[in-house]
Amino acid sequence: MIEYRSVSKEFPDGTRAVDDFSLILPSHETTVFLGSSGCGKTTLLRMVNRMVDPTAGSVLIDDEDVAKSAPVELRRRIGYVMQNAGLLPHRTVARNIATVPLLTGASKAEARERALELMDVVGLDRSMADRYPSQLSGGQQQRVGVARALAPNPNILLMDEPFGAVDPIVRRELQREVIRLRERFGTTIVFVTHDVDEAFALGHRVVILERGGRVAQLGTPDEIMGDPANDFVASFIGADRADRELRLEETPDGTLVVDGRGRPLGRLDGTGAGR
Ligand SMILES: Nc1ncnc2c1ncn2[C@@H]1O[C@H](COP(=O)(O)OP(=O)(O)OP(=O)(O)O)[C@@H](O)[C@H]1O
Repeated sequence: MIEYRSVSKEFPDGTRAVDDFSLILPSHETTVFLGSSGCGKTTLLRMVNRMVDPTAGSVLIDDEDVAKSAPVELRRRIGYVMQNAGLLPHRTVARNIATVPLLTGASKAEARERALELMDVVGLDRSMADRYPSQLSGGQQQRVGVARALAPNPNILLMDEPFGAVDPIVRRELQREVIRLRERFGTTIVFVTHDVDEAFALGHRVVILERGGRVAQLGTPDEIMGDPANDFVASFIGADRADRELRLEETPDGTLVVDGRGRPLGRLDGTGAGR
């Protein structure tokens, strides 16, 4: 269980990114922070592994204040996946995944074996183990990022817009992968996104945030969709919905993916996707 207790964050330049935020995130569930740019999602997420320390209040994991743990220790036991994967370019896929096991004393052989197992878990072919990140597609790099985050067997996985840079088809595959992972390992996931569909696809509970980390609504996707708390929530979850609804169209050249307004996004073989 992760608990935010009256947490605020004011940056040195006076920006108040989070203002008196309190919330309990149950174990083994996926909680999604959803909101538009600048509402404090990333700041809240980073407080869990002390990449950001609150200026007031506290964050607790299983009733223990994270301020009592050294940041390095927290970051080794809490998985963190960010946009663009953040891989080390001069290390192979296997070495990237094995980063934490190697730091915490695994032998090279053990770490490599663990990396290969995790490649299976995230759906990457083992033949890619000795490639460098630049030799992978964006979606494959994100899978490596997820595998690396899983390497220490974390109870908690923090995911900060992890699939923001991949095309809609790969994004859906990766979302399905996240659902499989949490079912398999029971991981507590905190997921940040500004994509409404992604939030509703992944979140057991979704927290819709306004500026300053103010909670506009908290609930299951069904609760929020069925009964938006106010006009802000209604317009946020309704905005451009048609843009995001994807469907498949058969054409003489193959299967085309189009959005709700009929605009082509790409082909199912992966060519030309993305906007
Ligand atoms: N190091 C910093 N110094 C000053 N202000 C910051 C710093 N980091 C974030 N902020 C500000 O705090 C607010 C919240 O930022 P945060 O990154 O948490 O938002 P976000 O909801 O994750 O946005 P995005 O979706 O754009 O990443 C913003 O106004 C941002 O400019």
